[in-house]
Amino acid sequence: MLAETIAAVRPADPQALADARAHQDRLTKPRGSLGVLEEIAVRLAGAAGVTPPPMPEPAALAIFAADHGVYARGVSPWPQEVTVQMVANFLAGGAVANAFAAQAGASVTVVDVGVAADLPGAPDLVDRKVAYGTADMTQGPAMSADQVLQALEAGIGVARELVAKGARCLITGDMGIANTTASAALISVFTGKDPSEVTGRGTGVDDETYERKIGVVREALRVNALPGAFEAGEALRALAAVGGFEHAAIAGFILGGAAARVPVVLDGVIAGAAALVAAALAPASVDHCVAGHRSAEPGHAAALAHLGLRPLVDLELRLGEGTGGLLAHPTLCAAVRVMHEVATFDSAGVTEKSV
Ligand SMILES: O=C(O)c1ccc[n+]([C@@H]2O[C@H](COP(=O)([O-])O)[C@@H](O)[C@H]2O)c1
Ligand SMILES: Cc1cc2nc[nH]c2cc1C
Repeated sequence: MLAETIAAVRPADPQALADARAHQDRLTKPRGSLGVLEEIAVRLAGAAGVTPPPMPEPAALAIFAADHGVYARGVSPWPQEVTVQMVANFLAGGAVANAFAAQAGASVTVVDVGVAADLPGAPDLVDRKVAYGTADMTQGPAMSADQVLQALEAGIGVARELVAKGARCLITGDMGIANTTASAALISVFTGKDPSEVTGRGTGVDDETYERKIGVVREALRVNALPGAFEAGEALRALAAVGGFEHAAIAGFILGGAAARVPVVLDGVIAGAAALVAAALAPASVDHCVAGHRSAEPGHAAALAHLGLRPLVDLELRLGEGTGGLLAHPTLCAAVRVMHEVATFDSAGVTEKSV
């Protein structure tokens, strides 16, 4: 399933890109006056292979939840059971992601890929549990090669099912106490940046914990023989060594969306780390991604710069769950609607500029 999905990911279509740029310049507005929105609409045309691109709606948010062995190293101020408690909250409709999804008209799918507890009596939960949390990445690989594949394929499967049910935009979401530590480690590996540059305060650690967290990331990279310079072709090993089940599942979700030519809106630092993995496996998958927002985590900006993606929203969010991606969705829709509905200079009889 993974190999087949990777093989199906196509880069942006050059003709659709050229047509979209030309179309933007015929619309009744000064050339370039919609700034980044023009680039985004052109990008979606290239990804879809047609101009104008389909409206990216309805949108579907998938929240991938998992726990992390590295939690034992004291890298998060929150109890680990918050992961499973928030999963219950998503299912009950009580989280910020639910409120933002209602605002954006997006469906919410909650997927257990590795929560360290059971959720009895939760019929709406998509159960793709690989294990009860990863192993501690400072003791060896967080996941086995088999587990990584299982989580990646869970993400691909969820993307396929949502597209089959009619979703025309996929939004990534995550939940997992301690997952900003794993994200920092992945981003350090894939961008070559030092752990001190890409590790952040996550849910809000104090100075002492923050210093320990950087040390933990450094230790995980050393123990797993993942120095700064990353060898191409080692993406799956790196993911297994220092990633989480939700990172693997989100990477699969991105690949699944890209293979189906349905745009994927990335949320925060966890999605950024997962997108680096997806890009290493299938470089053209980046053409199908839109950076929903820029999280306050420093590693996120590093990941987006490496991917060449510009975030649509920058509001100092650091929540996760898909909240930043959901906030970006109406802007994405507006950018594409312009391509469908705005008159051209010819059709509206508006005179073009003279010089
Ligand atoms: O999306 C982000 O950029 C983001 C930044 C900081 C924290 N989070 C969320 O907070 C949790 C991880 O934080 P931590 O401090 O336990 O590593 C996890 O559930 C994430 O969804 C998410
Ligand atoms: C309450 C809470 C909600 C979250 N949502 C995503 N990560 C989270 C972390 C905490 C602690």
